[in-house]
Amino acid sequence: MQLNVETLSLINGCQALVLALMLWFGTHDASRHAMNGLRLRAVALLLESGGDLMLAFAAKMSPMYVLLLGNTLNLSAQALTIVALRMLLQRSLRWREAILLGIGAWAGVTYLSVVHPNYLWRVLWGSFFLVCNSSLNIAALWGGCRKRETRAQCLLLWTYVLAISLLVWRNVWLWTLATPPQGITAPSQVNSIYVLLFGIQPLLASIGFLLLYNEILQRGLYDLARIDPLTGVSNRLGLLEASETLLARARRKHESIGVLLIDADHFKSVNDRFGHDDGDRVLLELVANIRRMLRAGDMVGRVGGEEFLVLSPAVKEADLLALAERIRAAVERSRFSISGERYHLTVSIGAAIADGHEADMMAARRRADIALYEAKRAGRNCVMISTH
Ligand SMILES: Nc1nc2c(ncn2[C@@H]2O[C@H](COP(=O)(O)OP(=O)(O)OP(=O)(O)O)[C@@H](O)[C@H]2O)c(=O)[nH]1
Repeated sequence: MQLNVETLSLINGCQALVLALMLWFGTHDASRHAMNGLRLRAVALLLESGGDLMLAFAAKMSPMYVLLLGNTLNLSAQALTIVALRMLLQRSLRWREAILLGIGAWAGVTYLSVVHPNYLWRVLWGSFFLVCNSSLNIAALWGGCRKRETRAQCLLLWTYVLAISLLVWRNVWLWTLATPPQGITAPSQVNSIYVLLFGIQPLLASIGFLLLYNEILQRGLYDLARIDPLTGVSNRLGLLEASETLLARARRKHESIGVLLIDADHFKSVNDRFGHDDGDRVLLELVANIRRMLRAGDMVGRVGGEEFLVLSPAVKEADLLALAERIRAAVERSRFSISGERYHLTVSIGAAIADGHEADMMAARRRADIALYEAKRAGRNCVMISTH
């Protein structure tokens, strides 16, 4: 069956137009960077659609006009896609590289059409720059693709690998033909197959972009459910899930987990004296102090108003006490700056050890709670460990 390049281009152009409208109108303001990335991709599809439609009606226009304007539209679409993808992935945008690639491709293609016309070299030149575009996208996706939690990045990466394969295949075919076609609209099998397959790429890439957008929104919801909005540390649910993971590992490795319950002393007086907003700022500084003292692998979460829980895997009692003492002393040393005044905050800490045999962290948490109560009764600003 002989496929006609003009008809295929008309289908591709309409498809890109519909995809552009879907991406633009189907997104809402849930995550600004993700939405901007998707909308920029929609603009790229619109330009791509313009390039395809020009090719579809090439017979009715001046060939030079089709070549120069069509390439401008397609190369601008490629450049915008590079930036749109990086916007979604929250990477540096690389506008400069994207624009330089577009200009390089356009200048070469124009030279090889106007000054020194040579179709095969023109295709080779354009393909080289398209391979560079796709490689930039692959580089942006590479790291994420190796993480298990994002399949969308893998799917997109494979779309660009296929695009590169198609470009290589087209050039090899053209260069090995005895009488290669002298333009993309010239009737030939290589042109038809190339236009057909290249037209599928925007569809696959747009599905990848949408999946990525979906993953970003899901990740946002996941974090929202597990992260305390004021302090940025885990909330109760985040702590519960982390403690289950830590306990399973402790069981496998026959290790124990240290639990610290840290409570700010007389925090009510901070609020009463300076107001709730300044009280919030003190809580942020307190968390920063705790975090600075933790080892890699330790985690901190907020269990209540001014109460924080630290989980420290693979520690013995002496190490846990040393960690608690470091945190207590660091907070005592800090001068919390509130409304221009220096405030002296202290914390009381209850410590307990959970071994891998415990069904969950609740018992250790209760022991740490009792130790914390004893620390408060002993006059505050001290560490107590549960002996049970
Ligand atoms: N600014 C601010 N205050 C909070 C927040 N959550 C709880 N609090 C305050 O923390 C204070 C806790 O008071 P108490 O439970 O009486 O404890 P305390 O004053 O720290 O006294 P001790 O724990 O006995 O040393 C209350 O005033 C709460 O309003 C918060 O998110 N921001």
